[in-house]
Amino acid sequence: MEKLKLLAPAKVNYRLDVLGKRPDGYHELRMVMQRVGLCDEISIALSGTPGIRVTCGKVGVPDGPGNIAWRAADALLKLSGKETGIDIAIDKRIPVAAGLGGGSSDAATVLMGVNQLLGLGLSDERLMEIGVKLGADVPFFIFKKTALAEGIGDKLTAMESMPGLWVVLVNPGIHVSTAWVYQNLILTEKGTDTIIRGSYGTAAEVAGLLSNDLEPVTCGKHPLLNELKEMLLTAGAAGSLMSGSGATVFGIFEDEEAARRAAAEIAAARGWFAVAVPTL
Ligand SMILES: C[C@](O)(CO)[C@H](O)COP(=O)(O)OP(=O)(O)OC[C@H]1O[C@@H](n2ccc(N)nc2=O)[C@H](O)[C@@H]1O
Ligand SMILES: Nc1ncnc2c1ncn2[C@@H]1O[C@H](COP(=O)(O)OP(=O)(O)OP(=O)(O)O)[C@@H](O)[C@H]1O
Repeated sequence: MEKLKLLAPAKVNYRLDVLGKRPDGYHELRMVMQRVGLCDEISIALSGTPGIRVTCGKVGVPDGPGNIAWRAADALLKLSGKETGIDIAIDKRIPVAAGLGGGSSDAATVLMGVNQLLGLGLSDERLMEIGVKLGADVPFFIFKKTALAEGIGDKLTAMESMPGLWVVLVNPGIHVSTAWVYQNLILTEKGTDTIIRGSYGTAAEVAGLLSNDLEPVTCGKHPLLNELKEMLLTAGAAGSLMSGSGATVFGIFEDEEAARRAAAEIAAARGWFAVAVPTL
């Protein structure tokens, strides 16, 4: 039986503006989302034994139907009407509940992989419609380009031009519930007149874009994250920010060596998860 091995990358949010709350509880957003080269490895194989099996073996990530990758495979299998079985193994490299979109990326990768393996021929637009029902971040990972994301995060426009940068991701092992962060956000009447351009040329220009309305909520509960942002700046980052709902904090660098040095220093000093990865 045919088998695929795929990489599911993480993301960071260069910008996350919350514009308002919708009647269904979701928030209207304006974000700039960037994929980075820290990836889960996913194997997907068709099997003669009906049913979907997902194994991950990472603490905090459920096997079976509790896994968003299982739900992604289930959605496509039901739509296809086929009787085949699907075996999915996830080698989890992306920190969990960390604001890096790991679960959403796994789901997007499984949608694309199962579409291919079952020969369904569904367009990316159709996969994004299916994906948004699994999680607001899923369509972005099917889009596969640095994006301005609006609506609940699913209305995507490609950025015209973005610099290739090095991103240092630091996660102090704090798990954050995205739902909790949105529930505890205090919406303020703030101007939304900051113009987000289609093109940015340097790390310094991207640093001017960095802002995240969810930061005060997560950093209020975990003040250590402010210290982490400072450490990244001291280590030479052009800018630093919390990603998504946190708790991962990232710094942007133009220079690979400087990024690798910063990650090694922070990992050695505090024993935290710290890696330097390129933007994709
Ligand atoms: C924080 C981000 O990662 C930024 O990219 C996303 O906004 C969250 O994306 P996600 O984890 O894929 O989101 P979902 O799994 O759909 O929702 C998780 C929780 O976040 C809340 N949520 C999510 C997206 C959004 N635009 N408004 C929200 O209020 C939902 O009410 C839900 O309680
Ligand atoms: N494949 C998966 N990978 C990671 N977490 C998963 C997966 N499937 C289910 N989960 C559950 O989803 C929760 C959120 O995980 P995830 O790593 O996607 O959060 P996140 O990185 O904060 O996402 P986001 O940036 O979209 O808010 C975890 O607590 C975990 O139990």
